[in-house]
Amino acid sequence: MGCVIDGRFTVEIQNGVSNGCGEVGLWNDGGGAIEDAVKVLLEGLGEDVNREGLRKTPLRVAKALHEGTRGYRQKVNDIVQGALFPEAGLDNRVGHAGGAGGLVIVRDLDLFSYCESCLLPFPVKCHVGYVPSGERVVGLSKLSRVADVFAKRLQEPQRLADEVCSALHQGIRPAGVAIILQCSHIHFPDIESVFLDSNYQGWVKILVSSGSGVFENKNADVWADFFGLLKFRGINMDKIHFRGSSDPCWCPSQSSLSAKVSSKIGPVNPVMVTAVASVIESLGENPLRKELIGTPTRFVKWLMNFQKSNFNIKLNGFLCDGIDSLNVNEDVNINKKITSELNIPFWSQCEHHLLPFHGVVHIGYLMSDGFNPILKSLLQSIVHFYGFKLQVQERLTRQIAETIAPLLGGDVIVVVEASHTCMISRGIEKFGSSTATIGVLGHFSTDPTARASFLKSIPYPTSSGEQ
Ligand SMILES: Nc1nc2c(ncn2[C@@H]2O[C@H](COP(=O)(O)OP(=O)(O)OP(=O)(O)O)[C@@H](O)[C@H]2O)c(=O)[nH]1
Ligand SMILES: [Zn+2]
Repeated sequence: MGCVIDGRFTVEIQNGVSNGCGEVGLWNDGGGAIEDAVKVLLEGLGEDVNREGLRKTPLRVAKALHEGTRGYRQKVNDIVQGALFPEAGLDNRVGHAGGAGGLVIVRDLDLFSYCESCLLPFPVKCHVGYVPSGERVVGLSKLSRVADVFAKRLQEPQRLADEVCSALHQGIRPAGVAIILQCSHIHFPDIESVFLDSNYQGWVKILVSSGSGVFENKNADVWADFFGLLKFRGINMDKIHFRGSSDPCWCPSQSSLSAKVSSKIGPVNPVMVTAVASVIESLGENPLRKELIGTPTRFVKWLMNFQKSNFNIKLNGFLCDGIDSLNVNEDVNINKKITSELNIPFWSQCEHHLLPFHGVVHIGYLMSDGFNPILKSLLQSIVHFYGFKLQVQERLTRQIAETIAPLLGGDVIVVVEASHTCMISRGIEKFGSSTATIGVLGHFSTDPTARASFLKSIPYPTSSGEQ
């Protein structure tokens, strides 16, 4: 099982970093071109690029993509060469340890990469193992730094594992290197698929591996040692893709459901597709690289989920036969109890970075005895109407509360819990962080006991998109 890359890699080790087709790629100040392209995309979504919240978005997106693909501009050699330390080993007739033969593993390295098929960031939990040789060990942090060089590019999991494996093998010259990556890709939702597959999970997960030297053979004993030290990390060895096994269709944007549903979106705006191709080029990648050919179209299809749309048109399936004729009891004296709809999944797109934030919405309202709860699918439709927009979480929470309040007698509480890709994959890079916002109207705004009672009913841990 090899992980040698077709020579392309040698160029990266010695002379800088190839930009996917062999030459050294440098950031050619593509920031301005990316800002222009983002303005085209925002206009294609029907947005006003000068409105509050969007004015700096082109610059923020250019910065985020520049940060997110810094790997093209980094040299692996510089990282490893300065951190190889002499370390006595054992005579290998006696045993293995130290700088000769004792397995070394660094586990649970949280990285973020960009999916080359759809340009969405995806989280990677990386586990690196190597067997030292030549009585030399590498600085532990460099294993993560090298992995990050290849993660901070347009990637797909198996190639990422192979490139990290190959770079470490060439840099450290050990007896062998092993890489395990646990990757999660946001589900490629759209308003149809949210209903098509009501119990789908928010994440598409994949486990990939790569090995060199003594790890070349996936049945080698040393893999068993490696897995023996990885237990309890949720790694099901039977599900690991070894290089050469069937390359899974990793990105949901390439799945059949997405193709079926996106055919309903109709043809994508060619000007927006050209703009995304120019972004890829500005990042130093080759838009004609075969894995990137369809990427601009797939990214635009994702973005079109968040175009400005008309409330009535989007909800007309509900407006005509229900929304205004709900039995809402005006009589405030009848005994009311808190009714909840919890864990309604939603996806949205942060308007500051054009990056997804997603999670769950919990809705509570007071309902009189004898009345039926509102249709969950109506609440779901209202949540998705406001979710599938360029948003900020506070506004989303307010809009949902304001829309459902008149339907439910005015006493509502809305809680939104979400993971913000822009806070996890870039900038502060706070893996595992999540944001909760609350909107209250009517009785819930004056009665802390009612609020506490509803908040207590929210299950924990909430499925706020955590992996
Ligand atoms: N209040 C709020 N802020 C958000 C939301 N989504 C993203 N943001 C924030 O938008 C802000 C944009 O700040 P800027 O300083 O203009 O952009 P930036 O340099 O990318 O900021 P950093 O993320 O801190 O690197 C950041 O602090 C984001 O965390 C949201 O839903 N609500
Ligand atoms: Zn993807």
